[in-house]
Order: sequence, then structure tokens, then C-alpha cells
Amino acid sequence: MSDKRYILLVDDEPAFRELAGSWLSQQGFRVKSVGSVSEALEAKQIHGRPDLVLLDLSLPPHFDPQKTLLAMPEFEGCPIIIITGHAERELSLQAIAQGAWDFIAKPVDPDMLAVVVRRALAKTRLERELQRLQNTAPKHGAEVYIGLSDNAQKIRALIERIAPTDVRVLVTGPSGTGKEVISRALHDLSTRAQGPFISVHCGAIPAELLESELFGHVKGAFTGAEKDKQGLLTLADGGTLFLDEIGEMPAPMQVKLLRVLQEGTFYAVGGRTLQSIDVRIVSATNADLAELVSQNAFREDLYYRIKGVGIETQALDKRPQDIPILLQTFISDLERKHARSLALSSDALQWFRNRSWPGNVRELKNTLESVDAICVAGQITLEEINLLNFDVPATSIESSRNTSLPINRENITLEESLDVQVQKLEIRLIQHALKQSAGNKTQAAKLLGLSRQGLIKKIGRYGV
Ligand SMILES: Nc1ncnc2c1ncn2[C@@H]1O[C@H](COP(=O)(O)OP(=O)(O)OP(=O)(O)O)[C@@H](O)[C@H]1O
Repeated sequence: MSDKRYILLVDDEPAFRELAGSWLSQQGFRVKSVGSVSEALEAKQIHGRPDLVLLDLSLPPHFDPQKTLLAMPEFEGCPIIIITGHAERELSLQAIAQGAWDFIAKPVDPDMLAVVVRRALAKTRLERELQRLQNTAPKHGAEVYIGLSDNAQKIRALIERIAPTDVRVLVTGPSGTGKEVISRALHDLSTRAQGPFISVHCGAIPAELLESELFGHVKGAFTGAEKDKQGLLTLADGGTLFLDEIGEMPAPMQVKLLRVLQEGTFYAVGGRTLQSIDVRIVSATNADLAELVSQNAFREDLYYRIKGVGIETQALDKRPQDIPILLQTFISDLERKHARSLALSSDALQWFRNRSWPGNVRELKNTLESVDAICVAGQITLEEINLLNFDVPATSIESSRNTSLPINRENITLEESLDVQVQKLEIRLIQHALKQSAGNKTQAAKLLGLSRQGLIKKIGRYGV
């Protein structure tokens, strides 16, 4: 692709287009000339967002400048220079009030045109650079939990208040709503931030291994224990231990963990030395722990030990106002990752807002990444979304790209709930990705656009 700056010239006079176009080309710009607003929009679809638009206001079919002004938001993000005829000063000022960068009167002086164009491009370059620097500036603390809803704001306020304390925290809420993001922020804002953040998925580690994973073991403690091994508790010393899906912790382990929380000491499996540790415990679950307690599936004494302060996340469907800002954040992340700009058309944004997200923010993010993978010229439109058949749940970025699993529409039924069907599809996609990557979980996770740990969680949850 050319790295020349791309100018879209919109003017109904062929002679002017010819002249100004070739003149700007000689100046080293890439120029696309069109004669109407509809052609300009088409050019944007095909060639992507221009770096600058030169826009005549009086264009066919209506030759109504007000109608042309209405199209300006379509070019949001790139500077627009209005080309005016005589006696159009008022209109030009109106265009500037609506966001145009400058105007230039016909007959156009080529040198003047070059100055105006270069100034506008320099200014946008600076603005973009500033934006990039702002985006790259690492978000810290509670800011990483994105959202405008009351719930999201309350969560950020709570993170800021409780992070510097050593109080235990229990984060609850549906899957994919950022419980791990919150736990990480609690650590990053704490006095332990320089220490380790160790995450344990309590349901993903087989019950018989969990004890040695957490407490470590000494050589010869059991068959296969060929040397001493430190447990995750020791590794987390001085930092935070994140117990994810605590509701899935096997009952015998609950007793042992309770003892650690009460006494701050433990023995490695097969060991005789009492070890003491200094960790902060943050736990998370999407289960209703109080309910599990009432069913005797979770120890009440442990529940009160880990509960400390509760933070509850909400399903995304309950806070649709968070969708645009989440999308904006993920788009900036993708722009940084791929070092190119990415825009979302307004109808695509509408689609994201109107859809239900049973997999919450995780599903929203994966869907955006899938669509980004197939979009052309840095513009996500409904066309890409329709290509990926999102009336069925989202697949991942890579799986939709080159290892696609055929989704059979006949399998979709109204006799089963959406959740059940989503789960079935997730299971098929996981099996498919594992098959594609010959059982390699890191590879499979990459194919699915998940973290390795996220995939392991799902494998554990679905028993794949
Ligand atoms: N409010 C948010 N702000 C920024 N990113 C978010 C937010 N909520 C979720 N995410 C993103 O969504 C994905 C899932 O988040 P996370 O793993 O924290 O969810 P979870 O609630 O712990 O899920 P699970 O219960 O399945 O473990 C991550 O990529 C995370 O970055």
C-alpha cells in the first residue's frame, strides 16, 4: 500500500477535478476525484477513510449545500476543506462551525491550496499522534475497568477505596464481565503492586492436584514428586492470590484453605516445616456462593473468611450504555496492536448496541476482533458483520478467518434456550480448535481469540 497521503476531492466540475487532481498528485499526494456525495461515500467504502477531503458544497443531484453539509459527519476524523464559489462565505462559515477545518475560494490558487492542505494534514497528524500517545499511555488502576454505567462507576470507586487496604475481596457476577480485570486492578493499585499476582482457577485444576499446586510438595511426597516444588501460595508471598471460580473448589480443599486463611500458615504436601505467608486473597465466582452455602455445597465458614468486601459486576445486557465506550477502547487496542487506524460505521455501532450479549464483554470483544480480521481499509461496516453470520453466536478471530467451523443453521432451534445453544456451540468450537491445534491449548486458545487460562476455564466448565 502507498504511504502517500490520500486526498478525496469532491467537486462536480470535471475540469476543476482534472486540474486540481493532477496538481495535487504532482505535489506528492494520492488523489481520488469524484463528482457527488454518493460517489464520495462509495470511494470511502472502497478505499478507506481519506487523510483529507476537499469538498465542494454545491453537488448533484440536489445542488443543495445544506444537504452536502449533512454528509460531513461521514468523514469524521479527517479534515474537510470546503471549496466555495463566490458569495458562499456564510455557508463556508457554517461548514466550519460544523467541523470543517478551513475553506478555500474558487478560482483556486494552486499555491494557496497546497498551503491549506499541508497545514490541515500536519494538524491531523499531530492530533492523531497525541491520541496515539494518550492511548498508549498505560491505563492504570481503576481506569482499566471501562464503563459509563452506574455499576461500572461504582466498581471503579470501590476499587480505588479498597485496593490500598489488605481487606479480602469477593468479586461476583456473570462470566465475561471483568471479574479478573477488577482483581488485577485491586492488586495494581495496592501496596503489593510490586509483588506477584498469582491467579488460580480453582475448578480447572483436578482436585487431586490442587493441594500440591497451592501448597507445593516435598520430594517423595507422592509418586512422581521427584523434587521439592513450591506451591502457588508461596509464589504469591508478598503479593495477591487470585482464587478464580472459588465456588468450584473441591470440598476437602476448602477445609485446607480455611486453615491457611485463619492461621496464615500451611505445610507443603508431605512436608513437616510450617510455612507462613503474607498474601492478600481476592476471590471471584459467577456462582451464587450464598446459595451454594445454603445447599451445603460450599463451606459457610470459608465463605465468611473470603467475603470481606463484595464487588458485584452486571451482565452487559443490563448496562447497554457501556457498549460504545467498551468498543472504543477495544478499537484503540486493535489500532495499537496492528499499528493502523480502525473505524466503526454508525450502522455497525448500532448493530453492536442492539444485539444481546450472553457472553458479556468477552463476547463483545471477540466479536469485534473477528469482524476486524476480515474488514478492509480499516472500516468495520454491516457488510463484514453480515459476512460472519452473527445471528448465531460469535466465533473467534482466527477460527472465522482460516479454520472456520461450518455453522449449520438447521441446528438452530427454538426448543432450547439461547444459553444452552450458545454453550453447545462453544463446546463445538473448542473441540474444533483443539483438533486443529492437535490438542495444544495455547494454540487452540489463540485460534479462539481467548487467553490460555480462559480456554482452560471453559474446558473445565464444559468438561470438554
Ligand atoms: N469493564 C471492562 N473493561 C475492560 N475490559 C473488560 C471489562 N469487562 C470485561 N473486559 C474484558 O473481557 C474479557 C473477559 O474479562 P474477565 O476475564 O475479567 O471476565 P470474568 O468475569 O473474570 O470472566 P469468567 O467469569 O468467565 O472468568 C477480558 O478480555 C477483559 O479484558
